[in-house]
Amino acid sequence: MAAFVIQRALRKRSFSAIPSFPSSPFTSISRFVSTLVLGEHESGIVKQSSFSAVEAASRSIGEGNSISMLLAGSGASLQQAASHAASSHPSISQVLVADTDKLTHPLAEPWAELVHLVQHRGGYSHIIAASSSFGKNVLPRAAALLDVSPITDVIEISGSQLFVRPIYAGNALCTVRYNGVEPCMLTIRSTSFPVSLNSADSKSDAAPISQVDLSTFSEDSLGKSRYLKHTTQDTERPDLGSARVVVTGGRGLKSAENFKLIEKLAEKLGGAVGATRAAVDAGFVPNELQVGQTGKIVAPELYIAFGVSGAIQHLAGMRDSKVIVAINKDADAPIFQVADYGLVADLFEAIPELLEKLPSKN
Ligand SMILES: Cc1cc2nc3c(=O)[nH]c(=O)nc-3n(C[C@H](O)[C@H](O)[C@H](O)COP(=O)(O)OP(=O)(O)OC[C@H]3O[C@@H](n4cnc5c(N)ncnc54)[C@H](O)[C@@H]3O)c2cc1C
Repeated sequence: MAAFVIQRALRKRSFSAIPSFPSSPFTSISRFVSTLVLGEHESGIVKQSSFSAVEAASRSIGEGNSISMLLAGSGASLQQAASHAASSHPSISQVLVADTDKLTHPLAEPWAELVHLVQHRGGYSHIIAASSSFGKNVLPRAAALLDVSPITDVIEISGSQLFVRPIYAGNALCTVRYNGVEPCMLTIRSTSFPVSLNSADSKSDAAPISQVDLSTFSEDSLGKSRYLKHTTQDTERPDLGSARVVVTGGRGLKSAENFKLIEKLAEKLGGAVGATRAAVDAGFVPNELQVGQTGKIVAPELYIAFGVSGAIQHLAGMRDSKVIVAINKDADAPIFQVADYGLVADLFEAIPELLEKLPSKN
């Protein structure tokens, strides 16, 4: 194997936080009083990213304030998800369940109507969703119905009105003050609000589960979208967004066939597979594996990038990984500037050698 070039680059970005704002006469929210978290679930399990939204709220609310999780769908899997939510995160004080065939599939239009309806009844001070495809689809529509401006991709919350979010593909951080009326609506990056398994698993008293009255939820709420089908990856690999190890391949892999090397290595490490947009555009892998500004945001414990140049748009999706390892045959590739460990090598030699030397998973 070629020689190691070890680089420990400073990955810290420059903060341009705004230390103090003049107080605004329009400010109407003084604290997190009651928060509604939009919950996503699959096969009766609430997604970890929704618990991250709860975590974001719980770090900011004061004693005596409440967090309700809203779940929608139909049938047994919804009821299972409701029980999961009620007995998991200690900060959830109530689970609201909207059980109807109209919401069996998480389409954005009826969901936005649902949020509108629930907000009118509950008068929440804040509404939070994870910055997932679902959250990014639903929250802005619901915000439009409620006539407020949402704040997206929040990575830090300082009180009830100050929010930090990345701009310019993550090269700068912007502190935003919300001066609008209630509710303040946010999407949060789940990688910035990790939920420890212990806190998500330990709850002695389950939160109460209440049904949402849907008598005024009309056929018109369905909007123009229609559910066609749901395809899931037929793989036992962990989810890219929450995996502890991510092995990513770029254009340097050269073909879909060669990309199988990345899959084999990910399998051996028990990790998820990621890809650059160039690899996705070249048809090596489907676009749900894309990491970056226009793909998934990941922050695993270990991120290994093969044949990835390190374009700014790619870094925007992975630079917060705890340890970054880059393998590239070009010693000047920008990825080495963010890498903790770099190897200047031909990936077609490095991966087979790694596969041979790494012990098997079992
Ligand atoms: C609006 C916008 C949004 C974008 N969003 C994203 C995004 O979300 N995610 C994303 O990834 N990109 C995104 N891009 C694209 C981005 O700008 C880059 O084009 C892309 O990330 C490059 O992918 P790459 O590193 O695989 O390819 P390249 O830049 O072509 O790099 C390939 C690398 O492989 C190395 N290599 C080649 N052969 C070998 C070998 N045998 N062994 C070792 N190394 C080898 C080369 O030295 C090179 O560094 C976006 C662009 C725009 C304009």
